Amino acid sequence: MIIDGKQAAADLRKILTIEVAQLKKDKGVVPGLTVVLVGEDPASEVYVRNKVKQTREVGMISNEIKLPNDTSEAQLLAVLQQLNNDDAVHGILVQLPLPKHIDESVIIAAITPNKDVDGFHAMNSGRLLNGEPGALVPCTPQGCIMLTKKHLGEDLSGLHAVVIGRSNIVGKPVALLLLQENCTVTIAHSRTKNLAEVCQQADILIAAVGRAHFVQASWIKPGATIIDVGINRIEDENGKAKLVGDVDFANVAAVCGAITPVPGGVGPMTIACLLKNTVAAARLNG
Ligand SMILES: Nc1nc2c(c(=O)[nH]1)N[C@@H](CN(C=O)c1ccc(C(=O)N[C@@H](CCC(=O)O)C(=O)O)cc1)CN2
Repeated sequence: MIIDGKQAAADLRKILTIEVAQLKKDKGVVPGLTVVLVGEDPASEVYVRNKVKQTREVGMISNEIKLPNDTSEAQLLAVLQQLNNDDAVHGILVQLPLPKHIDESVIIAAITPNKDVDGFHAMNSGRLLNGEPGALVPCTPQGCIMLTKKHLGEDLSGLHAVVIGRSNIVGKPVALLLLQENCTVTIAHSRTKNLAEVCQQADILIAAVGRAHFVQASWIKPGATIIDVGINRIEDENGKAKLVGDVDFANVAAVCGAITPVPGGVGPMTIACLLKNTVAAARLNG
């Protein structure tokens, strides 16, 4: 079975459209998201454009602030301070990656935690770690859990989940969310010994390594649910650019129970969950 992330994202946006209208009617609040893009990375420009478009489509306000590549860290911090103080802005997102001369951790720390719709601020990671209800949870990990439940249903208790990758943005938060779902969780990474054998134990396998076709069919427990977070641009046999995940899709699909495709899997859920977090932030701040 192929888990359709495009459809799941469209379903979530439909629910959010209703919630946004309700929030406006009951509280007079229209959630507002501002996305900040520094530089001209072509992929980032596409993602930001899609974020702004989809935010508006569900009835929210969205603004984009585009800054030149040579923007200094101090200038970016000044922009964030203005947004932190603007009551019409409920959610702030700084598109990553930032140019090399800007320290991402300084920028993330400068966003007011209740407006941090990416869920990357230490306050939100701490809330997630402690299982506190007010946490804004990173979007890609939220999307991974929703897609897993699309196939396995709401109860993931007792299942063994293996996460390959330990980044602050995907690996660590998705492992915490799986733990909240009562899974037994293993976090594997580049230093893990016997990675194939570790993966063979997985009822749920989350691949977030950033290496094209890294996960092999021989690593998969028959019937397992595979969530592919990778977005790798490679050349096909004709030299044409194409997008592939971290999983060797064609061969793994023959062994597993369900798998997310790339494109059309986790990626669309990342943006839909950003809209969900913006509604949550408007409720926190509005
Ligand atoms: N501040 C952030 N920066 C980045 C994040 C993030 O969550 N917050 N994640 C990624 C990029 N990203 C969102 O920003 C993102 C990546 C991919 C997709 C997506 O829908 N991909 C499509 C394919 C699109 C294509 O053809 O290129 C898919 O997988 O179907 C959405 C959002 C890094 N930066």
